[in-house]
Parts: sequence; structure tokens; C-alpha cells
Amino acid sequence: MKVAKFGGSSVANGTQIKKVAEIIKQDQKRKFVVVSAPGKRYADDVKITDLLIAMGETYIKGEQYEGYYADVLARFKEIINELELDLALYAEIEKSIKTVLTEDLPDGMKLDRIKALGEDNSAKIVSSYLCKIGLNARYINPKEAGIIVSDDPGNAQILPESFDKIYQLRDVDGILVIPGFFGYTKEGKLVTFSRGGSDITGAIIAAGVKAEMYENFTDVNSVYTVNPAIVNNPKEISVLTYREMRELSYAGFSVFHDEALIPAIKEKIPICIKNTNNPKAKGTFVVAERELDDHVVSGIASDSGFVIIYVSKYLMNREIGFGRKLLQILEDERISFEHAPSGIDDMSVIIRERNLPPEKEEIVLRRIKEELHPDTVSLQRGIALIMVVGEGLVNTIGVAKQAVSAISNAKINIEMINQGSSEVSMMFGIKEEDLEPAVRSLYQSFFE
Ligand SMILES: Nc1ncnc2c1ncn2[C@@H]1O[C@H](COP(=O)(O)OP(=O)(O)O)[C@@H](O)[C@H]1O
Ligand SMILES: N[C@@H](CC(=O)OP(=O)(O)O)C(=O)O
Repeated sequence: MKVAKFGGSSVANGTQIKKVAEIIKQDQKRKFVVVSAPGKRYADDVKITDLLIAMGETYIKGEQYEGYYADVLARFKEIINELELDLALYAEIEKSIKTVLTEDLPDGMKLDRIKALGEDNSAKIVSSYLCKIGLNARYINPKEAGIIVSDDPGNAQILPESFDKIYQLRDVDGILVIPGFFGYTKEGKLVTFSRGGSDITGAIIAAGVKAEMYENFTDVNSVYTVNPAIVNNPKEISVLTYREMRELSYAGFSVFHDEALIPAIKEKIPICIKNTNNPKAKGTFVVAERELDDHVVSGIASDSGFVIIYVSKYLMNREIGFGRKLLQILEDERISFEHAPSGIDDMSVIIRERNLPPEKEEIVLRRIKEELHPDTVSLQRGIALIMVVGEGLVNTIGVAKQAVSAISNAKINIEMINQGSSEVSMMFGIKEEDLEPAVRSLYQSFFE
């Protein structure tokens, strides 16, 4: 049995959904189908999830939401018309949106319920279309499927008790179409995963039903060695290990959600990332282990929007509890950190900018000065991170030297270097404006 997840681009309109149906028809093992909300039909289109978020936020603030509401309905109507589905389904979708908008719910709960409308209605459309073309398909709500999550709106985590219930889906007759992106708490409250979270639903279902494969259908032939928005026509990757993919997706390969690796790793489910628009292409396999080849580096990922807090104090290494106290300040202020590389007399903490708004920045810096009495403390915004990833890194001398040379050849100053303790990655912090030339230079050095 396979789980096939179709991303937003694969269900963006009726033409795409017809391709999805063809793919499902081609392989009877594709019993579990997870779908995203309709995504972009063309480069500067807007995803339904973004329309829903804008609609929800304006509605909650008492502002004009009607334009977004009309846009969402128009998108669903276009799909239903193109697929020639019963208009009763459109009426059902319209009702589902009206009901959620007018329900009397706290704001946090309401926004997640609004966001989930994209995936929920997409799953209803896909299952109706599969039935229309003669397949035995049915829509399954995540509550019925057994997806039980933590009560963390917009950032839910799967709870381990989910998996036994999900296993029972194996015995349900037909093709099961499950909306991605959300689950329910033990108390029955709908909560969404973080953005891009339909990949997580697919991985949870794959782990739960112990699928032989988790296929993730998107709009590219494979995972590329570098983001194709930065380098034209980059080399394709045929196979990656779970840890390589996790580091790469964490660091910016948005093609697959980094948290979606965890359930797959748990059950050692092989993942295959494939193209809905070209299903014959082999795609990229993500597996527990792979044979090492000549390429020490598998991929170069990059992401911007980070802050570095740099703290130095002479004899820091002798001061018991210094690092803990520094991180404790962040914990007290409810700020998560990404990395904390340290030296003898200094320590840096890297935080996502969105987690450190200016009002918190002031508190954190003041507390560091007052409580830790450092020699210096500074904060730098506008930082980008580049992650050079490869299983071969651990046993190969000179990769760091080659990477540093590539970055300095592009005349770019490195703000920070961190050899990941996972041993499959090496991280460089640079200024955001230097990101693209640095990545291009690294790509040239390692792949051309
Ligand atoms: N290294 C990479 N390899 C392939 N695609 C990448 C990479 N980095 C970023 N992407 C982007 O990820 C996109 C696919 O992910 P996403 O937009 O989430 O698709 P979906 O609509 O299927 O969920 C690609 O179109 C590509 O622009
Ligand atoms: N629709 C949600 C979840 C998702 O996974 O979407 P996509 O498959 O289009 O990345 C989002 O936009 O965040």
C-alpha cells in the first residue's frame, strides 16, 4: 500500500486534478491519497490558503473580508465547473465556509478552522471526481482517520496515540482521500500544522498504515542540488538519506517539509518526491541509507530571516552555567533558538527573526547585560544561513576549506561557521544581500 500526497500545485485547478486522478488510476497500490488546498495556477497567483488566511484575519478584525471570500468561492467554483461535478458540492462548500465564519469561537480556534477549509474542501472535490470517473473513493476527515495532535494552533504536533487508530484505515474499503494540514486535539478541537504541513499529514498516514512507500507529488521532476530559483537548471538528486533531506528541508528546500521526515523515519518508510506534470520522471528517493558516491556534497540549501546574538566574556569557559543562563533568558521570554555555536570566550545564538520582534529584542539584550555581565553583546539582523549537506562530509577532509574558498572567491564575508553536530552538514552565516552570489559560487565549486 502506498500513500500519495498531492501538493497545492497538483490540485490548483481541474486540469491538474485530472492528472492526479490519472496517477491514482495507474497504480492500485495508491490507496491513501492526501491533498493540499488548491495552490498557485501560475507564478503570481495566490494560494487558497493565503486567501483564507487573509479572509479570516480581516473577518476577525471586523474589516472588509468580502473580496477574499468571493475569491475563495470563485476558485472552488472554477474547479467544480471544470471537472463537471454536481453543483450540490459547490453549495456544500459555500455552506462550510459561511458556517465557520459565523461560528461563535475564540479567534485562535477560528483562524485554524478557516485555514483548514482549503484542504478539507479540496479532499471532497478530489474524492467526488475519483468517484465520477468510476473509482471507489471516499473522503475521510482527519478526526475519523485518527490524526490526534497537540493543542498548538498553527503549529500542531502529532501525538503518538494516533498511529494505532490510523493503522485501522488499512481495512477500510476503497481509495481514501484525506485532507492534509490539520488534525484534532484529544478534546476534538481542529488545529493546523505549520505552513506546508500537508507533507506532514502524508508522512503521518504513511507511518500509521505502515505504507511501503510515501509518494509526494509536486511540480518538479526531482529535488535539485540547489534551489532552482537561485541557480538555473541545477543538477537533480536521485537519492538522499533521511538526515540529508531533513537538514536540506530545514535549511530552505521548501519542496518537502522538514517535520514530515520524522514519522517516515520512525517506520523507515521510503519517500519518493515526484512530478504530477511528469509522473514518468524517476523523482528523488529519500531512504534510511544510501551508497556513497563521488559527490561529497548532496545539496546546498539556504534561507534568510535570521538574527545572531553574539555574547563575549573573557573566561566564559570557566564560568559554570553561563550558556544555560543565556538560553534560560530566551526560554523565559518564550523564544525558540535555532543554533548556538560557541567558542572559548564567546557564544552566538541564532534565532529566526519572526521569533524575536523588536520589543522582545530590547528585553533580551537588557537581561543579558544585567544578568550575565558580558564584555560585549551585539545583535545582527538580516542574516542568511547556507547549509552544505552530504553524508560524505564526515569522512572527507577539505570540504570546509573548499566551501570557505567558494564563498570568499565571491568576495563575501562569512559572519559565522558552524559544523553541524549531525555530521552531515556545515553551516555558514552571511548577510542576506550576499545570499544568492554565495550559493551560486558554492554550487559552481561543488557541482560544476
Ligand atoms: N532544492 C529544491 N529542489 C526542488 N524544488 C525546490 C528546491 N528548493 C525549493 N524548491 C521549490 O519547491 C517547489 C515545490 O514545493 P511546493 O511549492 O511546496 O509544491 P506543492 O505545491 O507541490 O506543495 C518547487 O516548485 C521549487 O520552486
Ligand atoms: N495549504 C497549506 C498546506 C500545504 O502543505 O500546502 P502546499 O502543499 O501547497 O505546500 C499551505 O499552503 O501551507
